[in-house]
Amino acid sequence: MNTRSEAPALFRADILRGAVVASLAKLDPRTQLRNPVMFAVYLGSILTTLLWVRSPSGGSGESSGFVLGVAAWLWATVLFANFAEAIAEGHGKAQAASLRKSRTEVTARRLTDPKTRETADVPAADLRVGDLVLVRAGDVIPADGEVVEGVASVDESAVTGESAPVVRESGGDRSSVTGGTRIISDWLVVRVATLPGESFLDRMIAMVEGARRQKTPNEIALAILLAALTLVFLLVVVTLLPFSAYSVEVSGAGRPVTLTVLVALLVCLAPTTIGALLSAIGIAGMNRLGRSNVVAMSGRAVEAAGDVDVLLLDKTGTITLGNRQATRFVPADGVSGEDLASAAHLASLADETPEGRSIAVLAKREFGLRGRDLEQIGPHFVPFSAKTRMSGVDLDGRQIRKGAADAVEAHARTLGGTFPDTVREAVRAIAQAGGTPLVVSRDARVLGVIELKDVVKGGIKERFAELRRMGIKTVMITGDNPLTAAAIAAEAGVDDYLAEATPEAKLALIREYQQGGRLVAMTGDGTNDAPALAQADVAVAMNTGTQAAKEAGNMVDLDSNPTKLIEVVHVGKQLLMTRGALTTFSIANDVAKYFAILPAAFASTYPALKTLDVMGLSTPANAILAAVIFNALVIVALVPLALRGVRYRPVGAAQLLRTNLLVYGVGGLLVPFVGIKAIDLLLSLFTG
Ligand SMILES: Nc1ncnc2c1ncn2[C@@H]1O[C@H](COP(=O)(O)OP(=O)(O)OP(=O)(O)O)[C@@H](O)[C@H]1O
Ligand SMILES: [K+]
Ligand SMILES: [Mg+2]
Repeated sequence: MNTRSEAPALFRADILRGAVVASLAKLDPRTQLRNPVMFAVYLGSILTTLLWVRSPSGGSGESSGFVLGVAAWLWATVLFANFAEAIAEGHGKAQAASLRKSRTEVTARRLTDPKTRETADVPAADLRVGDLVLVRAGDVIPADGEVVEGVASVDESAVTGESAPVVRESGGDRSSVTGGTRIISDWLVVRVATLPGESFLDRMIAMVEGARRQKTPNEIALAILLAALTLVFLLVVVTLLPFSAYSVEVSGAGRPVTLTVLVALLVCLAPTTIGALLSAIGIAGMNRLGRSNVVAMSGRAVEAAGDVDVLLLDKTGTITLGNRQATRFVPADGVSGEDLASAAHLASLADETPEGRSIAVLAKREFGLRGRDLEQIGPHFVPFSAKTRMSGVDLDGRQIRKGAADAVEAHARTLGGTFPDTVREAVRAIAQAGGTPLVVSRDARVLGVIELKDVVKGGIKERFAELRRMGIKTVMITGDNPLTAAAIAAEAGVDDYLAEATPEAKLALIREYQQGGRLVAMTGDGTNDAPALAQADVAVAMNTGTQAAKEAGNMVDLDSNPTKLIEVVHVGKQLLMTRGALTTFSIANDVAKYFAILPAAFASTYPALKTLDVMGLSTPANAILAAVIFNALVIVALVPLALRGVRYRPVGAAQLLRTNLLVYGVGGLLVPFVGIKAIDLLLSLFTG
């Protein structure tokens, strides 16, 4: 069961209480200065308060109740904006608190002598990068690291909320462990990869708490635009003052506009709705992502996710389950099964990958072959690399290799050998069925094929279909041969694939898409995926993956689900759409307020403006106050939308834009007329 994916109630009592306190703390001018639009309102609140204090009885012909009313509602506007941000942060803090519970003080068994396995107990805080620690069943893993020895099942529920244990082992792509998780069986030797305080869990906590949140480029651009708009309105409003005084002098009629009215005018015209909610929208996006068990290391990545159009996935372990098991030996003509198995076994003795281990297991099961005493012969092991796509051993002057068919064929040919047709046929048959064929050779002679079986993850085809509906192309990239790739691609339902891909080829493919103006997302888990992950715009590393992959990505999926990108894209699109919708609403809203406030402010000076007063508001003072109150209340009314996000459906971008413009643009124009009129009616009840 996934404990953290459920959306918490939007307004939990404890979060609300915390947010109220935080709203007051955020009145600190240094905090206010970070948001220029709201800073203008903040200054307006101070100014009108001073005006009221200096002359409560109304020096300029205004009633003191009016000045006080404007001042009070301007303060409310500032507090509502603070509250919106605080409540979004509160949700993040609640997530962080549940993570923090899993961070306990542990004692680590540091290996003082890796040969004899001697250990010394040290506090986890004293561990350094590169230290080797021994962790046994029941122990909490003291730090993030890479498994260098052993296989164990690990309970990662502290981090993932997922109670089913996962296997962690040295070698392959499941070799990284997270500090704070617990080993439930067997043991591991772990090489420490991060300093205390900088662990994955620490970074996750900082991220969801918002401590490391930085404004994204889009957010900064929008904030600058909003600040510029506010400045323009400020200039307009400031020039109105001498203007109004001059007209009164010339015509001898009416009263010059007051400072209080000008401040109210500025606040109503400025894009305060979006200004107040902008930061909450961003934080809420990160929180939503956290609830789908994805930790984003930057807000920028979340935003980019909203615009992704290509998704690259690696095959093994991402689209397939990834523990490729050797299931069969297929010897070449004139080679005995035992001879093939024996060579394959030798070539796998030092191969710590899951593939290598499974070959040793199969050889033992089928032919009773066991670990051999090779020390006196002095073997030279050739480890597997994604570049050579082979591994093996040089032993007794003989070269034994196993690996991808084309790689072993090229290797055998350089030694003067040939590639038997029967082997070619076996390779083809295994690949066509979606398996991975590994060809075995001894010197120039090709001995046969090992079949590795892998299983496509359940339900993946439907998920790729959904990505297609969202307009995202899925491309599988794999080091495996084209036939296997084609078989798995068809079974999984990806749009395209790239086979025999080296790490450089993966990187080149991403660059190619990016040069074509596409935003590329990539999910991966292997060390050989790291360069590609670093290059991708949105890079989701599997939590089960290697440390290198997690460092290179800008998001980590705690559930290690390669199709999690669907949720990530949802959240990203929702974030962009919510921001767009509320900006549209905010600006449309402000336009409507002209009609309420301009006639009221200037009708006595410019009677022609009276024609703008379509609402028939009770008195000029009430009209202005109603506009200010409406302006403040609209922020509170939109907090739930800012936190929850507007609804996203997988339809074309153009249609979405049209619908949103209609709903939030036209809605934004109409709502103030109703709202301001209603507030004015209420006010006129009190003022008689
Ligand atoms: N331990 C190994 N020893 C020898 N050859 C191997 C070993 N593991 C894999 N291979 C061969 O090398 C190829 C490339 O491996 P690599 O890990 O780069 O890609 P992959 O796991 O097949 O695909 P993906 O990129 O989707 O993970 C494999 O398809 C296989 O033929
Ligand atoms: K406004
Ligand atoms: Mg791989």
